[in-house]
Amino acid sequence: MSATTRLKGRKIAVHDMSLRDGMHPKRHQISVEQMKTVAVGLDQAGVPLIEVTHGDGLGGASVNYGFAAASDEDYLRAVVPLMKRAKISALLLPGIGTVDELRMAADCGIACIRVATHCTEADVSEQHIALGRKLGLDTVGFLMMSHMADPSKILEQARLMESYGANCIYTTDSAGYMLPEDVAERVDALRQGLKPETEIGFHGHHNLAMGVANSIAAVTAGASRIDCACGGMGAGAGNTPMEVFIAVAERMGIETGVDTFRIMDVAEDLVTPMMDFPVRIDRNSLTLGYAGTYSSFLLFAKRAEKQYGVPARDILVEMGRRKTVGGQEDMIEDVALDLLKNRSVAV
Ligand SMILES: C[C@H](O)CC(=O)C(=O)O
Ligand SMILES: [Mn+2]
Repeated sequence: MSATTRLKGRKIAVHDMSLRDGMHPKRHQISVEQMKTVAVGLDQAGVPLIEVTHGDGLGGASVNYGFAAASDEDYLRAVVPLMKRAKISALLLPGIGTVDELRMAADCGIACIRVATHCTEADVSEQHIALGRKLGLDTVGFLMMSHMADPSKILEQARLMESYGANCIYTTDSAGYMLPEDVAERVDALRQGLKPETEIGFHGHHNLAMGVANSIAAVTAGASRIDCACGGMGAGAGNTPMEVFIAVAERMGIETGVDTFRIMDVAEDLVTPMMDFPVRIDRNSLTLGYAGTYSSFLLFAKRAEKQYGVPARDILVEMGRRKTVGGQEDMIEDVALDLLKNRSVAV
């Protein structure tokens, strides 16, 4: 049976990232009004889940990650009441977001909390996942940089999150490094090894232009939630472009409930005009995928290039070589200075 035949009639939920992962290329400066306009457009197009917070999740506003145009609470209180059908989620990275921020977000009316850790550090998520469940939220464990661990390790970590109470587990290609086979192996391991009622999700980055192909591979292997960003607005070369994924899903008979033309219009009329620069595959974002480097490092590396004259691409390659992970943004400056030093020694 061909993949298209096998997927016909399969129901999945897409989760929009343009107002959370899309905060990275916007330096977290999306205004409350822009959040409201885009979220209403997504809701009207039939997107069932929309994420709203600082790019680095609840509590991300800081010197390390950058301050946002408004607080997480202001964004959530503005957007949640406008939704007719869509549910709003928030991301939380333990160590950045606190349980108090999770309670605040629940009080604002989020329906879903996604607790994200590096793919080998699920044990730090216990408190937040347990609280998410206690608050009656759709509680998701989100294993970042999943390319850095093999499928059996991803399953081991996913089982921890499931044991804490997560009802859905994501394998997350934060670097946009994975190829369809890598995604399929991880999703398959989760599908075989987790409880049948636990949902599986996939979050991709489009740095190697694999966002759509990887997401289809994930659905084929059993994922029922797929992250996409309208207009592709996300870190690096962006996330799986929502409107493209929806069009492909429709062609394959995968049921998303999203209106294909309406979502194209949201991308073209609302999200793309908001971009400070085209979110696309260029030599720097391509390097993220090629070197396995965390997509959110892109703008930090570009800033270091401006400051020290060291090419962002060289910095990103070195960050990948050192196997750095999310949260190590402060190392970008050290790497730039090391490269500068090595360059002057060589001259
Ligand atoms: C905090 C990151 O932006 C989370 C994410 O979207 C990823 O790891 O990818
Ligand atoms: Mn991401």
